[in-house]
Formats: sequence, C-alpha cells, structure tokens
Amino acid sequence: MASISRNLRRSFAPDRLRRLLLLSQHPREYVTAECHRPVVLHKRGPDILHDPWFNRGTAFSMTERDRLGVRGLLPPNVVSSQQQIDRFMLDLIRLQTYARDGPSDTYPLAKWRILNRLHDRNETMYYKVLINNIEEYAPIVYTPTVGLVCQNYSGLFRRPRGMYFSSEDRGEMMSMVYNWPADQVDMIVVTDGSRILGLGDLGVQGIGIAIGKLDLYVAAAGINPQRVLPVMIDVGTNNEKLLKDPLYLGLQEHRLEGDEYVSVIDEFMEAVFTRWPNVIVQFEDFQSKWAFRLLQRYRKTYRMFNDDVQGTAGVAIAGLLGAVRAQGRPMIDFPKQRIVVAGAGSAGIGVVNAASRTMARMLGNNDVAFESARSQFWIVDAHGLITEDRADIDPDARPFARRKGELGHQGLSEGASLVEVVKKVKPDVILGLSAVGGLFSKEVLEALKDSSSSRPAIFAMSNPTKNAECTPGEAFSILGEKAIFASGSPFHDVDLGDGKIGHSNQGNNMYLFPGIGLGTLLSGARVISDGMLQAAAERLASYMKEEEVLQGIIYPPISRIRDITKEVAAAVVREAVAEDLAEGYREMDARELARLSEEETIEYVKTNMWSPVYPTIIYKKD
Ligand SMILES: NC(=O)C1=CN([C@@H]2O[C@H](COP(=O)(O)OP(=O)(O)OC[C@H]3O[C@@H](n4cnc5c(N)ncnc54)[C@H](O)[C@@H]3O)[C@@H](O)[C@H]2O)C=CC1
Ligand SMILES: CC(=O)C(=O)O
Ligand SMILES: [Mg+2]
Repeated sequence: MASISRNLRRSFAPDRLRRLLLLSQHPREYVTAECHRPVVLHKRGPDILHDPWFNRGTAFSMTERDRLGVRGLLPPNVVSSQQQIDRFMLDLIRLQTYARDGPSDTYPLAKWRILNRLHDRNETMYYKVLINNIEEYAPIVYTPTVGLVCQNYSGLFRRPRGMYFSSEDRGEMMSMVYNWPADQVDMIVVTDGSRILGLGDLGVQGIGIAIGKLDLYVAAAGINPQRVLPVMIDVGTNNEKLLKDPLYLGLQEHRLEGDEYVSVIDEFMEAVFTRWPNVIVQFEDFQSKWAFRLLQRYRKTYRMFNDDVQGTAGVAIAGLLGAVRAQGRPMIDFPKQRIVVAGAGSAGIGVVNAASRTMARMLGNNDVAFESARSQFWIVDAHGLITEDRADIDPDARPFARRKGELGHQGLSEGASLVEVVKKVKPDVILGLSAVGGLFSKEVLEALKDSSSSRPAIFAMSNPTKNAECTPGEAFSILGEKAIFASGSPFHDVDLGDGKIGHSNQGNNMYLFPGIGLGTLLSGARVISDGMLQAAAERLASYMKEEEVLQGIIYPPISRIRDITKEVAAAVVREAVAEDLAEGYREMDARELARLSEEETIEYVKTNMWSPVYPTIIYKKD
C-alpha cells in the first residue's frame, strides 16, 4: 500500500489523489474515466467471448448480446460483475476445501476441470487424450462425473460451449442460430435439463450432458468436433433450490408447460433445420412426458431420435439377447424370457416397447405374436406392479399393463411390490431404469435365486453410480458366479475367489447413439426408422463372441467403443439403403451406397471418421 501511495503521489495532483485513495477502499467503485472510454472492436460473436480483454461472459447485457452477435452463446441469465466474482470465489473456496482430504468426488471433478481447460485451448489434443485413454476418462466426461458437473455447473462455468435458447428468445431463434460460427453442423445434442441422468431437474445446468454426449460422438464416432453443437433449451426449472440460488445461470421461473412449451421446441427445430438442413438432432434427458410426445411429433419430419427412449432400448435389447446366449441358448429363444422391469419412464417404457417388438418379430410379427411378447413383461413403477386396474394409467404404459385375467393365477394384484413380483414370476431378467439406488435390495436378489433361468440377469441401468439399482458385488455375492450383471455407469469386475471373476458390463446407450448418429449422417437418411435402430441393436448384440458371452461378458469394453461404433454405423447405413431412405453423403450418392458390400460399407464408414491430427494450416488473406 505504501509503495502504491508513493507512486500515486508522484503522478497525481493532491485532490485527485485523495479521491482515488478514497475509492481504493471501495474497490468496486474504483472507476476512472479511462474505464468509460468506448472500445472500438473489429470482431463479433465468439471471437469476443474468446478474447480475455473484452470478454464479459454472463455479464453481457441482452442489448450487448444482440449488438455483438453473442445472443444464444451464453446462458440466458444476465448477471452483474459482482455476481460473477461471487460465483468464482465460491468455486475457488470449494476447491481449496476439497483439494485436501475432501469427499471422494473431488478427484473426478478436479480431473474434469483439467480436461475441460484442455478442451478450451486445444480441441485436437483434448480428443487425442480422450481417445487414447477412453477407459479412464469416459467416466469423467460422461457418466458418472458428468452428473456431478451438471449439479455444480454454475460454479464450474468458465467459457461458454454450445448454444442456449430460452423461452425469452421466442421469435428470435431463426436469427440466433446464425450467431453460431460453424457453417456446417452434423450433430446436435439438445436437452431441456428436465431429467439429467437420474438427478432430476437441473435446469440450464443440464448443458453438461449435451457436451458429454457430444464428446463421445467425437471420440467414438469420429464426428468432426468443429461440426457438433450442444444445445440447452431453457424453459425454466421446477427445481426449487435452483429457483432460489442467486448464482444460478438459467431463467429463474417455473417451467413452461403445454402448447407454450411445444412452441419453443418447434421454433428451435425449425431454426436449426433451416440453417443446417442435414443436421441430426439427438434429444437427451427430457422428462418422460415430453420425451415420447416430442419423438412422435418430429420423427417423421426431421432427422432426429431420442437417445433415452430409442438408444437405451437398443442397448437393452443387445444385452438381453446376450443374456440368452450366455445361457447357452440361441437368440431365437428370446421370446421365452420373463422380464421384470422396474421403472416406467422414457427409458423403461422405451425398452419394453422395443424389446417386445423384437420378440414379436421372432414369433411371426402377427397379432398373436405381439400378444405373446407383451405377456413376457411385468412393469413395476413407484406405485408397484402396473395392471389394468390402475386408475389414471399412463397411456405409454397402458399396452403393457398386466391383464386382469392373468393376475389371479399368478397370485399378483395391482401395485404388487417388486419383491412380490420377482417371487411370483421367477423372471429370467430384472432390469432397472428407476433412478432409485439400491432398489434391487438383498430381498429382491434373494428372490431372484428362484429364477427359472440357469443364468439370471441383473441390469441395474440407472445413472449415475449412486442410482444403480444394485452393485455387481451385491449381485454376485447373492446370486453367485452364474449371474449376468450390467449397469448404466461403470463398476469394476468382482473378484469371486479361486481365480473366478464376476464380470461387470456397462449397459449404457453410449454403445449405440454414436453409431446411430454416424450411420444416419453417412447414409444421408431423411429420417431415422425403427429398422435402422433395430439394425444398430442387432449389430451390437452380435458383436460379442460366443466365448465372451459364455463368460458373462455381454457388452464390449469401452476401449473398443470406436470399433463397435464403426460396425453399428455401417449396419445403420445398410439398413437405410435397404429401406430406400438413404440419399447419400458428399460424393457418395445413394446408388453408389447401394452397390457397397458389407466390408466396403465398413471401410466407407471408417474413412469418414475424424481423427485428432493437426492439419496443415495455410494463411490466406481475405
Ligand atoms: N443405462 C442407460 O443407458 C440409461 C439409463 N437411464 C437411466 O434410467 C433412469 C430413469 O430414466 P427415465 O425413465 O427417463 O426417468 P423417469 O423419471 O421418467 O422414470 C423413472 C421411473 O421409475 C419409477 N420408480 C420410481 N421409484 C420406483 C420404485 N421404488 N420402484 C420401481 N419403480 C420406481 C417411476 O415411477 C418412473 O416410472 C435414470 O436414472 C437414467 O439415468 C436412462 C437412459 C439410458
Ligand atoms: C445414459 C443416459 O442417457 C441417461 O442416463 O440418461
Ligand atoms: Mg440420457
């Protein structure tokens, strides 16, 4: 302070000095005429956000955002510079506290921060690190750590990534999409933040899941990172904690509902498909009531799919077929499996819909086949077994409600508990998409010992880790080495002693969505058909070798994700061609695509996958 004063005394007249020293005790008001002089810039949009001299981040006012072409490139909440500092300080203090002996989640978050900083400064290097160490870092950029990142996003937010459209942007979205710097976008992952993993409504903070999914699009599918766009549609939040949080970056109002909500999503879809007619839009982590409705609304018009409904279904089908093979039975025996599903949301109903269709196809695809397939599923939700007797039954679950006639002889009734259902049904499989950690309790697993299968299968698919319906340790300790186990988030294999291993498979839609997106892109299919999704699931199912499946390994290790994605994408391309949906991609037109053999299709996919290599850069004057 003394030296500051000396220097100041040398350069200022006494009255001015007195004023400045007075102001320095109130640093927030330390404002000189120099600060008010306007700055003339020869740049706009993201160039300003990436310039540390002029970037103001979330403190840019709405008029400035419009004037400078950055509207939509920042979370919608405009904050003061003091709020920005408060947010930063809070985060810094958290880190200081946890960097010592904090809770076990500290290190994954610290790793995420380091990776995120690399992502911001060197995309090529970031993806090289991610691809070369996918086993170690997929759980950081994706589930489970991405859940923690979303929960803490307001504190972690540094540089914007992706686009934000809010209900306040109604009428503006068509022009806002032109604020995005890339002329070509291949893949958008969009969320409204209403159900992030099994963590509920995280509002604007859900952007983290769109970023994480797109990281896998680049790492697994080789989509060029310059052509991906994470999107957050902020229509408010019903999370009371976020509504009161002064540091929250999203709109602090309750979610839009009904037609108003749909009109926002409609406007977004129209805007992105107008600017990028060939883009593919993946809907992610929308609460179930909107997931199904939006899928039905758009799937015949736009190149889109819902990952939680359709991607999860395909991964589950592949795993269920693997569980049949693990019993030493042919896949065609699938329609005989008795399957209890816990969870009747977008994921659970999506699985039952698609798995029953697969069974029905195997049985001849007629009404009798569909009826027989339906009767293999028992769905239990928060209110117990779903039957025809339920009042206010969810229309999406209605086709799978147990019929009155079936209940008597099974000794079950409306609302029966999961344990009761497992005891009476003696299922081959229990599959959890409930977001309830520990739901497959000791009692449930004990009841599964009476399963009619020689190798009962447990799919604890809810995310993140703490929401898994059970751990592999719990499953193997009760059901023994013959059990088949898969979970949504990664677990380690279990050492069962005597050199025996209980394999912990990761049953996650990450094994399908990158291949579905890539296959759609490279086929140029106008829409994403059920057949294309089925082809993707079947390719994943057949990917595992007989000897692996017999050991209980029903999904590939994540280290093989780039290879499996290439195979899935090729299967999607071939199905799009077979269904006459393919329009070709770049120089490969539909006719040439149709002439490719299976091997040539795989080669075609492989050569179109981006790899992280520094390109030669040439300077050209405008
Ligand atoms: N492994 C994977 O690839 C995927 C996993 N998921 C996970 O699935 C979970 C559910 O997702 P959504 O279906 O979209 O959520 P949701 O919230 O729409 O559905 C949850 C369902 O679980 C039911 N439920 C709640 N408590 C229950 C209980 N005690 N017993 C039985 N059922 C109960 C609810 O009634 C509801 O039907 C999430 O944790 C999500 O992370 C979702 C997509 C993919
Ligand atoms: C994996 C995934 O999409 C989910 O848990 O929602
Ligand atoms: Mg999801």
